[in-house]
Amino acid sequence: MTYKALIIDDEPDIRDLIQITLERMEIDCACAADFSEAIALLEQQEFHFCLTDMKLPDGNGMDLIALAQKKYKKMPIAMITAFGNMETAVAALKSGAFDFIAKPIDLTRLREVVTAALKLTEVPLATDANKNNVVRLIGDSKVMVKLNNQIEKVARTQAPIFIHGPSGTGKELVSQLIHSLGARRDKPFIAVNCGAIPRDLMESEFFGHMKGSFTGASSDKLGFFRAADGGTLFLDEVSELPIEMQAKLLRVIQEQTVRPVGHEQELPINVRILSASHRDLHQRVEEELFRQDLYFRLNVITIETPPLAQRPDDIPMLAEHFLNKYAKDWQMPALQLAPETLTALCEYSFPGNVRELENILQRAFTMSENDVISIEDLNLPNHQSQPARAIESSTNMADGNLEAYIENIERLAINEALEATRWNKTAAAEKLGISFRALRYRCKKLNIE
Ligand SMILES: Nc1ncnc2c1ncn2[C@@H]1O[C@H](COP(=O)(O)OP(=O)(O)OP(=O)(O)O)[C@@H](O)[C@H]1O
Repeated sequence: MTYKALIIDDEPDIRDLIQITLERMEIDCACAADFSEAIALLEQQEFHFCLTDMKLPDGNGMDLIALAQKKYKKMPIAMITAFGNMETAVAALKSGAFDFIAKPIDLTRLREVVTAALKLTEVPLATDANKNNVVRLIGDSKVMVKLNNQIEKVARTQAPIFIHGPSGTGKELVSQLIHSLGARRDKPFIAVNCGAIPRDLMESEFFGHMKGSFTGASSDKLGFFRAADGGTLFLDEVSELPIEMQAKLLRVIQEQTVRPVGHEQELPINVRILSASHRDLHQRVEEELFRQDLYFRLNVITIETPPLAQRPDDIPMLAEHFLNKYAKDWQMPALQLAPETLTALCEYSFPGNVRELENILQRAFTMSENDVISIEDLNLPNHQSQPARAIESSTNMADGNLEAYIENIERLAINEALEATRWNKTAAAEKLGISFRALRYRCKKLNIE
């Protein structure tokens, strides 16, 4: 679920500056250097908003505003104007630009304009699944095979599914797959981050509104439910919904109707609901932060997405997949991982899961100066202590073998103390808060030399 912006400017430095700033705001960008390139991009893809320079080598920004008024009404446009040229700025606003940014570009101002564009855009936040892009879950570990089987099964039903798992484990990807393998695949898939919508806009964002129903409602708005009609609505971070909104959502799901703000009638809808959270929703119910009745409605079937540390065998396959993808996307030769680089990756604990792996490889792909990616190119974060990492990556050891799990932690703590005291057993014992004899006994038991 990512917003997409179109940036049009003939100066590469300005395009880069805007692109870097927007990507830090997690907005995908496509750039065009002139009018005709921009038109070609607009015909191929849907953008949530557009920032265009006024003067283009083969046209001007005003022409683009005029075109958008006719063909891309839902996409807000802001104009980039030369310093001090207020006349152009006013003309752009008059012809339908929602704002302007003067050169040299001030980044705070740029972010302000972008935030406004995201509020104004009426292009739904749909994912790639809408465009029938093939989505795949990479990995052939036992847990992933089980997950893929579950997905295939639930895709055939219309049951609401709750996807639970830590951040970056592919919950959104799973929801896209369920949609694209099911009967609704040719209808919209709308993904919504419930934690990112301002409270006072929630009702209108979900259920839509009628023009003039409140200050600022300058045109009718469809809302997520009606935008997803016939298809799937994915409620990401559903645990973050305020309690009053939970009540409204429950009503809509039960009645299968919505009443847009300012509308007199209930309108029928037909939407499959998928939801996800990294939180334990049942615990949220116990803490009275989540309605139990809504919990039962959403959580007919639960799917768990496992942390990457529980399936390190998938790391080589995922790494290959991402490196090939970057090579294809950026039309560059594919890079290989040196054997020791792959080992380092497989030993790392990935607190940020697949998303972190993706980011690490993307950076390495960009930074590497050879055909082979070195350990240094990975720039792995080193803030976690060795025992903490080992404990985290060995969480599944407790599965059916508590004894071995505890022994492992004990071994790591003793080794760390011995290393820190340069193998002085008396000092190490003191550091661990046990007697010298107790340490000697434990070293023997754990085969520590
Ligand atoms: N098994 C997988 N195969 C390929 N790509 C994956 C896999 N799992 C996750 N990814 C990729 O990792 C990134 C994060 O995945 P996604 O956004 O689905 O995670 P999430 O669990 O929804 O995260 P969050 O809770 O932070 O929203 C995406 O780019 C996704 O394509």
